[in-house]
Amino acid sequence: MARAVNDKSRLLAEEALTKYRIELLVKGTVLIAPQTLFTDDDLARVDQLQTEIPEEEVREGDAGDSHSVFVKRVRVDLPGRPPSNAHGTAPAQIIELLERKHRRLTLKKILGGWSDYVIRRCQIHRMPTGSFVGIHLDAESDPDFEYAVIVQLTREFEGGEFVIYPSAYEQYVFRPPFGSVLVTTCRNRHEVKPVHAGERRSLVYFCSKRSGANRRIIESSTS
Ligand SMILES: O=C(O)CCC(=O)C(=O)O
Ligand SMILES: [Fe+2]
Repeated sequence: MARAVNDKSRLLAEEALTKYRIELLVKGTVLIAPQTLFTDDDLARVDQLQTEIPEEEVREGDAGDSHSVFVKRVRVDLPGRPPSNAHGTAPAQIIELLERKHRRLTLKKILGGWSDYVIRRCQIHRMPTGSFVGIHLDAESDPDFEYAVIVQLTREFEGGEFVIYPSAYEQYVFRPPFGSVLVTTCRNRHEVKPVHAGERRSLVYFCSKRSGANRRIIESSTS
C-alpha cells in the first residue's frame, strides 16, 4: 500500500515536471512552484551563506543597460575565460548546493535535452527600495547562456516584478512568490521593475551546455 502511494506521488511529480517543460518550450518561461527545486532549509542556507559574500553596486549591465542593484558574485564568467567561482568558501558552498544530484536531475527534466547543463554564472541580487534592473538580454553577457534560473529568497517586498518581452507586442509580468523559481530563456529581453517597499533578494544562475571559455567578443572602443 505504502509503495503504491509512493509510486503515485512519484508519477504526479513526473507529470508536473513534464508540464513545466512543455510550458518552457512553448512560452520560453515557466514559474516553478515553491518546494519543487529548493526546500525552505536550502533557501535559509543560501540566504545565510550570502551574508559572507561581499557585494558591489552595479549601475551598468554588460551591454551598457542601466541598473541599480547590489550584486554578490558566486561564479563569474568573464569574456575569453572559463567560468570560475568567486573567492572564499561561501561561493563554493552555494555552487555545491545548486549542483546536488537530485536538483540537477529535476532541473534537467524541466530544461530538457540530453547532455548536462553547467552553471556558467551565478550571483545574488539584493534590491532595496528604489532598485531595479533595466531591460537587457542575458545572452549579451555570454552567447552560450541558454536558461536563467531565478530563485526568490524573500517574502516582504513590493514592486520588483519580473517583466519579459518576447516580442514588440507581448509582455509577461511575473510576481514570483518566496521559494519559487522562474526559468526563462536567455534570448528574451526582460527587466526587474523598481522595488517600492522592502527588499527583494534573488539567487540567479545561468545554465549552458558549454563549459569552455566565454565566447563573448568585446568590441574595442578604439575600433
Ligand atoms: O534578480 C532577478 O530577478 C534577475 C535579474 C536579471 O535579469 C539578471 O540577473 O539577468
Ligand atoms: Fe537578466
